[in-house]
Amino acid sequence: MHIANKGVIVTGGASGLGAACVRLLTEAGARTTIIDFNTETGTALANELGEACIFVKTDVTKEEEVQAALQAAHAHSGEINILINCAGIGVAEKILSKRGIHTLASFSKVISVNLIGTFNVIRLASALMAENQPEGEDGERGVIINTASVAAFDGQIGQAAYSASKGGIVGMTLPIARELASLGIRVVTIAPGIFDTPLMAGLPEAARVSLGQQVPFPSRLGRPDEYASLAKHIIENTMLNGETIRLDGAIRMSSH
Ligand SMILES: NC(=O)c1ccc[n+]([C@@H]2O[C@H](COP(=O)([O-])OP(=O)(O)OC[C@H]3O[C@@H](n4cnc5c(N)ncnc54)[C@H](O)[C@@H]3O)[C@@H](O)[C@H]2O)c1
Ligand SMILES: C[C@@H](O)[C@H]1CC[C@H]2[C@@H]3CC[C@H]4CC(=O)CC[C@]4(C)[C@H]3CC[C@]12C
Repeated sequence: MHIANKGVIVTGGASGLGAACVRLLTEAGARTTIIDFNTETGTALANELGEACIFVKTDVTKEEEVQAALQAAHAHSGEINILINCAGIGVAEKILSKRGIHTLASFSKVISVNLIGTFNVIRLASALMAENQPEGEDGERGVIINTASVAAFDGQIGQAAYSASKGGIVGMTLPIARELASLGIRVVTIAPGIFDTPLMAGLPEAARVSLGQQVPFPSRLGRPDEYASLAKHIIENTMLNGETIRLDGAIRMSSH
C-alpha cells in the first residue's frame, strides 16, 4: 500500500515505538492520528508535526473511547487505511515472591491493555477499513500492524502476564489475517527485542547497557526508528501477511 495521503492510526503513538511510526509516516505524507492516554506527550507530538497529525486522548481498553477516536480519525483523514497497535504496558511480577502471590489484578491489567486493547482497536478499525474502496491490482483495503515482543517466545522470570499478553497477540495474528483476507486487509505483527524507549526508562543505566550487550548483533538496544522502518516496509510490501516478525538482533532472552 502506498502511504501518501493515507489515513493512519497509531495506538501508543505518543511515545517510543509508536511515536517513531507517527513521525515516519507523517513525514511520508500520511494523515496520522495518535491514540494514546498521555495527553501531554500526545498533544506535544501532534503540535510538532502540524496539521497532518492529530491527537485523541483514548484508553484502548474502553470501547466508547476507541469508537470516538476512530470517528475523529476518520474525519481527519477521510479513510482509515493503516492501523499500528503500539499501546502497551510492561510489568514484572513473580508468581511467588517475598512480596507475596502474583495478584490477579495485575495479571488482568496487563492482559486488558496489551491483548484486549489491541483486539478492541482491531475489531473497530477493521469495520471502517472494510468500507474503503479496494486499491491497486490486489484490491487492498487496509493494513493492521500489531506489536508483540520476543517475550512471547522467550519469556523471562517475572513476565508471566506480559508474555501471555504478547503470546496472545502472536496467536491471533493469523486467524484475523485469514478472516480479513477476503476484504483485502492484511495483518502482521512485529515482535521487538529490546528497544531504547521510555518503557525502559525505569531501568538503571547499567541494566540497560547490560541488556544491550546481550544482543548478538548489533550489540545495543534497538532504536525506535528501526521499528518504524520495518512497519513502513510492512505497509508497502503487500506479500507480508499473517506473520509475526522478530526484530531483535538475534537475541534470545535468558531466563532472567
Ligand atoms: N521497548 C521495548 O524494548 C519493547 C520490546 C518489545 C515490545 N515492546 C512493546 O512495544 C509497545 C510500545 O512500547 P514502547 O517501548 O514504545 O513504550 P512506551 O511506554 O514508550 O509507549 C507506550 C505508549 O502506550 C501508551 N499506553 C499505555 N497504555 C495505554 C492504554 N490503555 N491506552 C492508550 N495508550 C496506552 C502510553 O501512554 C505510551 O505513550 C508496547 O506494546 C511494548 O510492550 C517494547
Ligand atoms: C523483550 C521486551 O519486551 C522486554 C525487554 C526489556 C523488558 C522491560 C525491562 C524493564 C522492566 C521494568 C519493569 O519493572 C516493568 C517491565 C519492564 C518495562 C520490561 C518489559 C518487557 C521488556 C521491554
